Amino acid sequence: MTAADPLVLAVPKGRILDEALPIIARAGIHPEDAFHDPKSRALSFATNHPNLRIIRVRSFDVATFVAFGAAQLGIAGNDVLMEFDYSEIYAPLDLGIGHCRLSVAEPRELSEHDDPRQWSHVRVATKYPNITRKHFAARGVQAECIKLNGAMELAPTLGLCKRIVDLVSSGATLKANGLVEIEKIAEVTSRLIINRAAFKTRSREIGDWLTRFEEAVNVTA
Ligand SMILES: Nc1ncnc2c1ncn2[C@@H]1O[C@H](COP(=O)(O)OP(=O)(O)OP(=O)(O)O)[C@@H](O)[C@H]1O
Ligand SMILES: O=P(O)(O)OC[C@H]1O[C@H](OP(=O)(O)OP(=O)(O)O)[C@H](O)[C@@H]1O
Repeated sequence: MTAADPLVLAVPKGRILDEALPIIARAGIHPEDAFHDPKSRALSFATNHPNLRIIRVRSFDVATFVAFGAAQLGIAGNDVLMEFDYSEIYAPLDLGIGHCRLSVAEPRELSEHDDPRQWSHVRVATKYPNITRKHFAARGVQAECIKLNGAMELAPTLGLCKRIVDLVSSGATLKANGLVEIEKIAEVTSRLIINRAAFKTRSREIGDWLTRFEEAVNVTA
């Protein structure tokens, strides 16, 4: 990448995008019309700034694009950042969106007589195997993780395993599947992320974007 190349901002396709768009707009970034067209198959979009493009990728991939310097800026939940723990990502700004928590859950009936302090081994279905293993290892519990990419809440009902680690917001998904939260692992919000090497080589431009995002977030604070 040279200083003449446009910077790339990676945003997640999913639910965060709706909350992120007003912040992006307040930061003065307006993507071309195709970005808002659900029928468009384009993945990379021009903005009103010739030196900034915007790409729309899956939430976990935002972190990967930024860590490898393919995008210099991004928006990602700290669930994703904790799971990868990329040293190349700097996450200076909490955007105050995507509020939820990462929790351990199990069937309500099991929770009535279960004592997590007695566990030495636990089998867990999750999209977050690294966070899960680290969380349990900190208190000497070995976690065996079954990786799923969604619908974790089905795992206990269908006998895949009794516990899950997943995101909880309203708690409605757990409730609808007969599960209860038994431990909170982390609070989650989304952050503005920056590739560290790019921040060194293009500090003025990226610093300007960081300031614009800080101002955009402070408007709502
Ligand atoms: N229920 C929720 N409430 C608030 N924020 C959430 C919730 N679920 C997920 N998030 C946040 O949104 C991010 C993206 O979640 P989402 O569920 O949209 O991903 P997804 O669509 O399952 O991902 P993908 O399809 O890219 O694998 C998460 O990493 C998390 O930070
Ligand atoms: O506590 P709640 O408000 O019910 O929110 C929690 C649900 O939201 C997320 O799933 P999402 O809807 O994004 O689906 P997916 O992860 O299965 O793709 C998360 O994985 C939970 O299933």
